[in-house]
Amino acid sequence: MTAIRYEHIKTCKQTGARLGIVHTPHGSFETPAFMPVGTQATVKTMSPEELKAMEAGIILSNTYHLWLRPGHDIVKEAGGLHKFMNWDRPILTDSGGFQVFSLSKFRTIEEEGVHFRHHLNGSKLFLSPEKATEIQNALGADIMMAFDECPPYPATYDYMKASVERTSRWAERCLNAHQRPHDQALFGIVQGGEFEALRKQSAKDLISMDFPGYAIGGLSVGESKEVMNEVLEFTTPLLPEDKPRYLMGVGSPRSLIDGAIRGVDMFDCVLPTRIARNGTLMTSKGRLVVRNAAYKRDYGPLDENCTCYTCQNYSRAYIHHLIRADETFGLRLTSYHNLHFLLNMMKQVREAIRQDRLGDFRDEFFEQYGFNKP
Ligand SMILES: CNc1nc2c(CC[C@H]3O[C@@H](OC)[C@H](O)[C@@H]3OC)c3nc(N)[nH]c(=O)c3cc2[nH]1
Ligand SMILES: [Zn+2]
Repeated sequence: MTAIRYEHIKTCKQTGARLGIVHTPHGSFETPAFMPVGTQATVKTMSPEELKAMEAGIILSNTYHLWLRPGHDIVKEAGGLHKFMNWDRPILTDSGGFQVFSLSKFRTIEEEGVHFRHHLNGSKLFLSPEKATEIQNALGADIMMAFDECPPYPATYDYMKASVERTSRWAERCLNAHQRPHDQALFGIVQGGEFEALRKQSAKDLISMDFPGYAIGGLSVGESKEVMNEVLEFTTPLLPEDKPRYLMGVGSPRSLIDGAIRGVDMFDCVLPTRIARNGTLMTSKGRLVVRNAAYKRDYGPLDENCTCYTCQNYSRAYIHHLIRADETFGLRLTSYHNLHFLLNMMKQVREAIRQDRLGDFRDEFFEQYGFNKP
């Protein structure tokens, strides 16, 4: 019995996007879903109560970072990640593969695993499918990811083919090493870059191992929006309809909507909290940089169409002041708004699917957000 189950509710007649529910041991969440990222066991500056108030259904944490600090053994001794961070809803952890390739230098990839340097103190480290699985079993997230190589972009066909074949062998090793302490669900990660034949090979290999869910990896690594959409168009149909599909590291409002239209169920991205920390806000009229002098005497809300705690209680002038004064409360207010904005946008996406009009919603949203401006 796998720990998670995907319940398909309906498919949008206008676009092919799907409305669903993912059931996990720590509760269920509706899809398409945006998953706030809490890399170091916290969604930066937000409390679990605030995340619940904005209806976050599932959050992420990161294996690579928690392994290095505080150590997965400490999280396990503390009762696991849910207890440690006081979050009793679903959690997903990545396998750490991406951080090895994006954060550390001097790495060498071998069949056994990856040798690399600690990105802070330069000490020698080694991650393998078995090690990444052991760490995630200790953390205890409801959904864990197979250890994969997220290849550099762009990559040659030959490099990508060898990488896909190794990632498939690594996926098998993760399955064999998975102790299922709380019957955690292990997702396979489809690779293959922009090569359709390799995406097909990767999907075929992983589907033969019968994972309870599948991620689409190797995207949001510098490719254009057009390439991402093209890869999604020939990759999501390869995946089983009765399993969740997770597009890793995505993303912006546009990418979430375009991904949902192409059959993706789950998304994660650090963008909303990362840009919030330098005072950039996502609003219904496009981006707003609240630290700009223009807002010094602007006493209205960040976004007059927003119902969030920040927009109900504080003005642009006040938040402008806090950000300029480097006050931590300013980061909390901007993070709260951006997370609420994306979570609320996904609620509107799910409603548009219910009404078979996600294509119309896309056009309206892009117009209002200013995406159609030349
Ligand atoms: C940003 N673009 C992007 N991120 C990506 C991540 C990290 C997400 C993870 O990294 C942290 O955010 C950077 C989050 O903690 C997230 O956790 C799941 C990926 N992870 C794996 N294992 N394989 C991939 O192919 C992959 C591709 C990505 N593209
Ligand atoms: Zn708001």
